[in-house]
Amino acid sequence: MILLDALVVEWDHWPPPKSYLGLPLIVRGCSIMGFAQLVIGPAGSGKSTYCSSLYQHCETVRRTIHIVNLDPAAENIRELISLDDVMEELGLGPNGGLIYCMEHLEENLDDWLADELENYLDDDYLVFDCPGQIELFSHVPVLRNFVDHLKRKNFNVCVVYLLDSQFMTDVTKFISGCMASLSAMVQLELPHVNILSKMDLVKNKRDIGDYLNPEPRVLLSELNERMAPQFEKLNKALMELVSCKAIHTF
Ligand SMILES: Nc1nc2c(ncn2[C@@H]2O[C@H](COP(=O)(O)OP(=O)(O)OP(=O)(O)O)[C@@H](O)[C@H]2O)c(=O)[nH]1
Repeated sequence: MILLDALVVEWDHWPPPKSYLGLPLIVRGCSIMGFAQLVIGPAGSGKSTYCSSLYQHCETVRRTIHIVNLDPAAENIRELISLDDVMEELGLGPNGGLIYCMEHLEENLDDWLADELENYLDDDYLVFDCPGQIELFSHVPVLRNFVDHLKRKNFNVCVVYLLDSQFMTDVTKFISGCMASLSAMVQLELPHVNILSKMDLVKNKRDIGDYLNPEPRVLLSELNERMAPQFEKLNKALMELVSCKAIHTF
């Protein structure tokens, strides 16, 4: 058995071989990783549709990916906890019930994730279709802890944030979408790609063009025109924040 500590080896394909010269190869501190995509975004933004399109595309190009639905009403989670049971037994509404289920998932994450990951190979690509409750990627730490678990299991994780293009109809909505996405970026601290969904429903693509290559000064004056003068300072601060962090990701 070869134990490699300091040797840097470049492979021209992934995954690297599991054996070398006929011997099992163990690279210390650098075990073979899996890859995961966390698909998040507001309710109804098109996460599940994106996941199924991605799945079909990968099938066409003969790449294997696995979709794991983290919605407590979905099959992957139902064995652990069911949203309907929680709502009935605890008298919670759908939103409170979902947060309860996600917190329960968090408490059982080690066991549940270990069981789930047993279904997959080391170098599989997993796509997690997350529920749309904004709390999950703004201030409730469930998804952050979930990501940390995946990382501890040597997964490389990235975020795909879906935003409904119908949302991008004026500057105030653009700022709101950027802030929600920025909040997820700050909370999760992962490589992050923003995707505008439902573009087929946008009749005039030019209406959205301003937000794809935003000019902060133009947007700021538009914002100031729409709002009372006492918001000017806040508008300026918001625009600075958005232009230095999130604007380039749309
Ligand atoms: N026209 C159009 N409709 C879309 C597109 N993507 C999603 N939809 C529709 O938007 C609705 C919501 O899509 P979903 O994929 O269920 O959205 P979601 O983000 O998974 O929803 P939640 O899981 O409830 O948060 C469905 O009726 C979809 O058919 C798209 O690209 N174009």
